[in-house]
Amino acid sequence: MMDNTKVLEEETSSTSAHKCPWMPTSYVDCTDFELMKKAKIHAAHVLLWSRDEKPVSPYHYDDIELPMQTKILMQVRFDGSFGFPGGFVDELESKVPSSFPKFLELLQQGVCRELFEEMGFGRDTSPSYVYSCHPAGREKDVMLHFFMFQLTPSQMKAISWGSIISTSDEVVGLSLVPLYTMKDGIRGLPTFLTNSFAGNAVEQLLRCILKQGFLSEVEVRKATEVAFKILKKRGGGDLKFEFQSHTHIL
Ligand SMILES: O=c1[nH]cnc2c1ncn2[C@H]1C[C@H](O)[C@@H](COP(=O)(O)OP(=O)(O)O)O1
Repeated sequence: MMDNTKVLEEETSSTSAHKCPWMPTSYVDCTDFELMKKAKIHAAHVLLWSRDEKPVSPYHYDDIELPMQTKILMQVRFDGSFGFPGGFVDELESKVPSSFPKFLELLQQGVCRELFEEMGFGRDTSPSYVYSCHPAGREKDVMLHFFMFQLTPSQMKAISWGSIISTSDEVVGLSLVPLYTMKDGIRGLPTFLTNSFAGNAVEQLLRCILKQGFLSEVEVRKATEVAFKILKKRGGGDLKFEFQSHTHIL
């Protein structure tokens, strides 16, 4: 019989080095398949990215330090928050398979189906698994699983322009993530990080940026620190990167 725990450890070992230990978050990593199986609800989301051969500068500001060679796609959701394509994997609500590879396969299928529903693309893709987590103390309620998938630059272009009028009412826009910090130290990624994010999308974003080496740890850390400062100035709560949609407090 296959040792599921071992498979899971192997799947996730490459990502554990890319945690953001400095980032306060109310989500907890989960690498224990037995624990995962106990969750009532499973949601899976996917980060789509591409890399241009030549750096492309999105704006012609003189002070852009880092041109956008790598593109990461995020959605503006119906509630105004940023997130990744994906959603609940209903098949796993009734029964979770006993083997982790089979479980992963169902998550992958679920994420591809959502990708197609939301962006009219991706039914036959195989996104790679990154990591799973749950809101602190709510491991039995919900598990959030995360995948990533590299697009070719032309696929990215086609999606960015072609699916602006989304097939789904849940998505009201698409955005590329500014993977640079401008000379004032504020505009670019730090400002982007002060938006409202669904679930733990902001942490998923930063983890992937680190895992893929799109930016250095120093750059990411600096950007989060500046984002925290901006939020603090705005009176932004306890500064946890848990930017759920704020509809409940309106
Ligand atoms: O991008 C995301 N990253 C992490 N968690 C997310 C993201 N988007 C939503 N969520 C959370 C919020 C909910 O708890 C679930 C499922 O939400 P959603 O994607 O809106 O699901 P449906 O489209 O309604 O199936 O994940």
